[in-house]
Amino acid sequence: MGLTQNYKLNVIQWYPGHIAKAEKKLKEQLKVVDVVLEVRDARIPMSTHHPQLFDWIGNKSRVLVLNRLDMISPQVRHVWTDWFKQNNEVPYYTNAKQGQCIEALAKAAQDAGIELNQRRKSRGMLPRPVRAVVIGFPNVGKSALINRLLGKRVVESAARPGVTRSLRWVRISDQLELLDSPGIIPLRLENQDAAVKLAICDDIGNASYDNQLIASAFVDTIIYLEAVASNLLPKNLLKNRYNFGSSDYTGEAYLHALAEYRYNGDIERTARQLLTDFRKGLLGKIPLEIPSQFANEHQEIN
Ligand SMILES: Nc1nc2c(ncn2[C@@H]2O[C@H](COP(=O)(O)OP(=O)(O)OP(=O)(O)O)[C@@H](O)[C@H]2O)c(=O)[nH]1
Repeated sequence: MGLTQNYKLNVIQWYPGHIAKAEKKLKEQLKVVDVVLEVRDARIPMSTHHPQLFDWIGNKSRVLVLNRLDMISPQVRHVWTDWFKQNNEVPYYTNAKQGQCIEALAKAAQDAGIELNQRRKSRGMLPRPVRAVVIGFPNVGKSALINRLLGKRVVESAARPGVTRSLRWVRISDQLELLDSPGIIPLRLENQDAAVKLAICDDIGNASYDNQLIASAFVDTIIYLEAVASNLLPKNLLKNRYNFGSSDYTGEAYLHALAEYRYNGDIERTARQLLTDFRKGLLGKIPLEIPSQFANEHQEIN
């Protein structure tokens, strides 16, 4: 389990119509797919796992990708790698924006399909390219990753969730074909802690939440992580950016106080600024989830 904090927030729900259609088509396409590349956001690897994914993919090969490598520190990468190892998983970290660690992923996808062609050969059939599908929540970087795998921009990638609206096959090489799919998300976001993190990370549409609540929750998360896992966070990250520290504040109180201090009392503007600065990485490399056993205190708040 990742280290989490319970938010006392009202319900965040987001399920645009195109996602329902895409989910249906995706399930159909899965029948002809050999390998699933599950892409998650490295800042929130637990919250960007779709709870039904394992049911859908059955015993097909799966390659786990934690994208946005540039947004977590090497130390956080290390603790997640150890955690996944304990759970018999090997995560592939990528930075789809800059194109880092892409070859290793392409090889892993291809290797996962080697067995497929061995089976075909034993039945006297000709080898064919491995068919892989890229699955993940909206905005985690699926299209950017495919573009990197291809070495050129063919599928639209944009800084807002919900851009890819249909499924399309792309030939990466003679050995590998990829299916890009729109982000999928559970019909109901039962886990509201996860929903808040998705909102903070811009992984769900912004019409579904209140910026001020989400910015307050973001500051609460930082305060909380600073208390239990300060070794995994940049030091004084709020003070460094805004010249205004968060000691003795709750997230909401900090938002209001920062608005007074820097933004003429404009709380909405302050909330947007905090969220934008985090999303652009201007506050430093901040994980919003870490495995509980790596925190200073071995406690899970739930
Ligand atoms: N910093 C950083 N940004 C990334 C990375 N990968 C993708 N992005 C950016 O994240 C945004 C979303 O990327 P997309 O590739 O469109 O995401 P997607 O998962 O296809 O999104 P949907 O089409 O909504 O499902 C774009 O602005 C990308 O440039 C990464 O590794 N690091």
